[in-house]
Parts: sequence; C-alpha cells; structure tokens
Amino acid sequence: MSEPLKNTDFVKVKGLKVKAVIGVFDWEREIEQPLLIDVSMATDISKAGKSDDIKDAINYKEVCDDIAELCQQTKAMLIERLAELIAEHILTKYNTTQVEVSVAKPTAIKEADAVAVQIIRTSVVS
Ligand SMILES: Nc1nc2c(c(=O)[nH]1)N=C([C@H](O)[C@@H](O)CO)CN2
Repeated sequence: MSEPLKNTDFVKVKGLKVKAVIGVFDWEREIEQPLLIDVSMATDISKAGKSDDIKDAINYKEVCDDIAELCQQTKAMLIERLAELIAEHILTKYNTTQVEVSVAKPTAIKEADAVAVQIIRTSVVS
C-alpha cells in the first residue's frame, strides 16, 4: 500500500542581517561586513497550526539567533562555508528534513547589488 501524502510546508527567514568577519583578503579579516541570509526549512506545520503552541513549531527567533552567533563565531573565509555550517546546524537541531540556505554579501563587489551562494541540503534518513 502506498504511503499517505505528507504535507510540504516551509518556515522561512528572509533577509536576516548579520555583521561578521568574512572574506579571503587581509583587510577583510580586520573588519565586520554585512551578510544577508535567507533560510527555508521544509517541515509539517499542521500540528502547530492546530495547537497554536510554539513547542510544536520551528521557532524562527531561535533560528535567527543561532545563525547570527554561528556567523560571528566562525569568521569564515568564504560565504560557502557559512552556508554549509548553517544548513548542517539547522538539519541537526530543528525538525526539518530539507533546508535551503542563501548567504549574500551585499558590499563585496562595488558594481553588484550582492554576491551570494545558495544551497539545498537534505537530512540523510537511515
Ligand atoms: N565563491 C566565492 N568567491 C569569492 C568569495 C567567496 O566567499 N566565495 N570571497 C571573495 C572575497 O572575500 C571578496 O568578497 C572580497 O570582495 C572573493 N571571491
């Protein structure tokens, strides 16, 4: 018999602003630069939708605090590194099976609005 259809819902964070040390050049190691982070977490929100209880939800405030702390502590060279660490952290800590993470560096290239990486990571189910 086929599995019943599961809901595909998302909890999202859009345009989270974090200042952190980021970059490959010597001068970049001396300053903080702005990052803009988007996260989309696949999760079934129907339980929280019924209970109206934060315990049944992915708490996006907690997610934002975690991301800010992670970016500031890591002092990564590449935005790729931050995207991977954010995805790994979210998949490990929160009730989601798939996460999409975008990390943009809006002041990196004078001639561009922003440069960014975007990744999708899925938890391995054994
Ligand atoms: N793919 C990437 N390319 C570059 C990165 C990066 O994080 N990922 N970083 C830099 C510098 O730090 C740049 O932002 C300074 O303007 C160059 N290329």
